[in-house]
Amino acid sequence: MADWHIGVIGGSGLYELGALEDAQEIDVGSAFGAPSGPITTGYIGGVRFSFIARHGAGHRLSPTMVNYRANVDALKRCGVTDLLAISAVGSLKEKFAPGDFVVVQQLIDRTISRERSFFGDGIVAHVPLADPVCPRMSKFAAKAAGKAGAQVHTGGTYVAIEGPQFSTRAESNLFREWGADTIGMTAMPEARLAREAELPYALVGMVTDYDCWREPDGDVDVADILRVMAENAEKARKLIAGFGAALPKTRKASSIDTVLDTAIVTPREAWSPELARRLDAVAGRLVDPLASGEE
Ligand SMILES: CSC[C@H]1O[C@H](OP(=O)(O)O)[C@H](O)[C@@H]1O
Ligand SMILES: Nc1ncnc2[nH]cnc12
Repeated sequence: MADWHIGVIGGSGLYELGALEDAQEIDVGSAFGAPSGPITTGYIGGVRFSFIARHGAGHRLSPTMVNYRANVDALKRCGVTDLLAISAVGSLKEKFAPGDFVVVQQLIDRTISRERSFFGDGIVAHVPLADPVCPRMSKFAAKAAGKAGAQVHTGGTYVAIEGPQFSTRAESNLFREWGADTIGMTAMPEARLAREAELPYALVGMVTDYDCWREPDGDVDVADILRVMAENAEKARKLIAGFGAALPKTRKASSIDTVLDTAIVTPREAWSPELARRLDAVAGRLVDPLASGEE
């Protein structure tokens, strides 16, 4: 049993948390390049939260340019135990209306141009990803979203596109045929990397638009998205504040906390020392003994 420390990744429209007690801006760096910006850490109702704005202050990084590895690595370096990601999403189903919140359950990855693993160059790992989000975190998120006054849908499949352009109508219809419910540009590879970093991950999608499949709505319009996001930002902050209150006092272990135990296929004696050093946070549980010479 341990204390919770919730890492929050804020998406479009959510560039700061506000309401953090003893807030401090920290720069912990990363072994995987530069994170999107500094991390703000502090407390809400006794629970520690650390926040990063996914696209950086002033929304300067496109979905392709976000260094997802550095963001997850930096949050892990801060000591977060779990991740709560907030994203603007387009809706692919009539029932998910702009303004609604969707606690995402499944992901389809259509991104093509992103670093998607911490491993690979001297240490190979294959983590399971059948269920990419943590059911426990998702349950708390759904509860907190409801308390924040949002219309909440639990479950739903998010298709991650590379962007930065929105989809063509043919793509939008194809994703609907696949059974996808929401569309965005950032949850992958974020969820993959969270799993590799042994961080249970939940994703709350804030529906901003109906993408382009719905007649006679026409094209997606960023101005509309930003307007809905602005309307929803306060609810998102309430959700996060309420999230701490929804947590049980102590944190029971999750199977995701130790997922690397059975995922690394490279025998320890063959590990690249250089990559092992870079994994000091992501796989700190496993590489620390290596660094100190204990075995
Ligand atoms: C500004 S609309 C498109 C933008 O919003 C979403 O970002 P995030 O998931 O960080 O909220 C979407 O994925 C695009 O990056
Ligand atoms: N329709 C959409 N497509 C991709 N990403 C989005 N983010 C918000 N709305 C979106």
